Amino acid sequence: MDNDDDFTFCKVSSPIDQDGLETGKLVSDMGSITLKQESSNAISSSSQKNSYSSKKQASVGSLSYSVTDASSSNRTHDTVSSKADSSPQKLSEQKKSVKKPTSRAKVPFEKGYSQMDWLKLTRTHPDLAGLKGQSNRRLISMDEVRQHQTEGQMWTVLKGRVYNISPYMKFHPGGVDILMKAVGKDCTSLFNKYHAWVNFEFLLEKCLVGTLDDSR
Ligand code: HEM
Repeated sequence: MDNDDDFTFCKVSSPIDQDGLETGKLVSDMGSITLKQESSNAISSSSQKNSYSSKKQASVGSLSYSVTDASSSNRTHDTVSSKADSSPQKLSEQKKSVKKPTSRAKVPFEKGYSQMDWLKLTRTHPDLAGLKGQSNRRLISMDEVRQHQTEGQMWTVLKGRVYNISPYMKFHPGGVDILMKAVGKDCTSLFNKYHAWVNFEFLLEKCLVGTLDDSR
């Protein structure tokens, strides 16, 4: 231990310090003191206590140290923790009060029925709408929409447009059963209720049969 660099190391790791405390005990004490330091050992002004100071002074026996709270910078952004007590009991109460998001009702797709598969089909199928040469620019009455509820011809109205959603059924991420509710009806409000953000114009482009004639 004649090396200068080792001197500090020797002092710190000495088994007994000036107060007669064992270093091993000191180390374990420091853990508990870190938790208690706000009420007992921390030297902080009352204003610091209220404003989550990031650095605090404390001492154990003859050792003095500063406690740096790395999470304090985030606390100002976190409205829950900035107001709340950080005791374990309060923390568990906070966890209980955080609402779980409602589970999503997405249905796992069958092999060959992913959104990518749908896009491929729309690019390759010659007549997804089942128009058989008819124009998709004609006006269609609600009565006519109601009449198309059979396999291969399942019509629905979405934002003023009439689509044959029969080929899309098995590709619908929400499942076939729920999409059946749209058949023969105007499904605009249901569609908006579940996913107003979905780009149906793009997805159902090739399923367009016509425009709803709402004058009749
Ligand atoms: C007719 C045109 C429709 C199209 C093109 C369509 C398309 C889609 C798409 C792309 C998704 C996935 C959304 C996402 O991942 O964020 C989806 C999910 C879903 N759709 Fe539809 N949908 C249609 C109609 C409907 C209707 C009428 C209903 C209800 C009656 C419905 C109920 C659902 C549900 C429950 C989901 C799962 C919700 C979720 O992801 O949390 N969809 N649909």
